[in-house]
Amino acid sequence: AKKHKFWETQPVGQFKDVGDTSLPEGPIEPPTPLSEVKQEPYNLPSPYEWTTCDMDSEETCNEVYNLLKNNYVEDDENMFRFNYSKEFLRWALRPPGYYKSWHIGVRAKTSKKLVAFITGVPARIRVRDEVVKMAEINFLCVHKKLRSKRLAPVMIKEVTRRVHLENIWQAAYTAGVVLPTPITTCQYWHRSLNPKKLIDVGFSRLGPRMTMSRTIKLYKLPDQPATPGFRKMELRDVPAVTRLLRNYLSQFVVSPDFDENDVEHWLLPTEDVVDSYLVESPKTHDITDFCSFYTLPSSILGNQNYSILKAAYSYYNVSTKTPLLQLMNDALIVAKKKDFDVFNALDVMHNESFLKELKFGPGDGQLHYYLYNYRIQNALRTSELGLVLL
Ligand SMILES: COc1cc([C@H]2SCC(=O)N2c2cccnc2)c(CCCN2CCN(C)CC2)cc1O
Repeated sequence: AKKHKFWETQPVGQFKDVGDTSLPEGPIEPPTPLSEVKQEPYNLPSPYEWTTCDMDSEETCNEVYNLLKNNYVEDDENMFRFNYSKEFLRWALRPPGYYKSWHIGVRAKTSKKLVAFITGVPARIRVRDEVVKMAEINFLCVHKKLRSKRLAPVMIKEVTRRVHLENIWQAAYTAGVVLPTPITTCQYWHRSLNPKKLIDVGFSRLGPRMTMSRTIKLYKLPDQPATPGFRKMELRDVPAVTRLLRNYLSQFVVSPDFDENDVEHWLLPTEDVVDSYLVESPKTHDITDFCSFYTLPSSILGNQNYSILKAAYSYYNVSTKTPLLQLMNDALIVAKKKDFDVFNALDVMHNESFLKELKFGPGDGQLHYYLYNYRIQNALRTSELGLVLL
């Protein structure tokens, strides 16, 4: 198998251990006494130094935004690159109980330029019946000009060290590449909202025997949601949405353990960051269903007519009365109304039940989910995963 020099030294499920039922589910290594956690940062190659990125600072937030805008994840054909907005980054990195020290940058000592970034945010993740305090690790980015200098392993060790200093011993993360060892592997699906633009920029191709006008008609959506009582979520809905979401997520093997503070942060609508809607029964005023999606535009690399693709990503959805198919169609309708070009979803939770029927098409590449220092006996089905990372 491919040599994973770094990951074979880490407390993660190793490929050689897959199927070994003698290894118990749960933490792989016990916590270290805090006095034994390395107190000083790991050594970087001499031209570089650590920096903590204060996302409250307009200037630093700008530096992080530009580093990611120019150097973060691209599609496999290098036609698009994620373009996380500054307000999205502030939202993603400052949830309840966050640690500034987990927003880690690397600067060139001479120019002081930000050349790499990695982050963690605290989260309570339930794995089967255990609620575990974890760090969600994200936004690992090394400037294109500094690739294969082995910076990523030392950045991962440094964020791990800072997480350990807060007495947290597990983490969750995703990657587009296979590392030891995925707890599940998901597929991206895309639903065209603006097929003409998607075809113009090369995201989609005109189907065989299809004309452009036939394609536009195929993806046309009503002007208004179909479900009576479908409305934007408001602050007063937090308690009811928390109850609804906790109940729904309890069916999955791995899912966030959201409380009202978490729901207020992660799911209350924030302009150009996250949108959430619910169904309030017109008769009983009960809140019976919920859907949400986050805003993550992509830069279009090398197209004369367009520079940005507006993408909505399915986040957390709960259906108890309204069929999930109808609820998600209403999500597509409001996303189209808000001028999104495409609506993305992973085949997690119950998403498989609506993807094909709502005209989603499979995307390129997969998303692998990982837990750090926590063994899961057997890989999960994607329908057993109730966790969406940004
Ligand atoms: C072009 O098709 C996809 C593009 C993307 C992403 S990658 C950056 C970007 O801007 N994307 C995008 C563009 C427009 C609309 N939504 C997303 C994805 C998601 C990530 C796919 N990972 C990227 C990294 N490898 C190693 C594995 C696959 C899926 C697509 O099927």
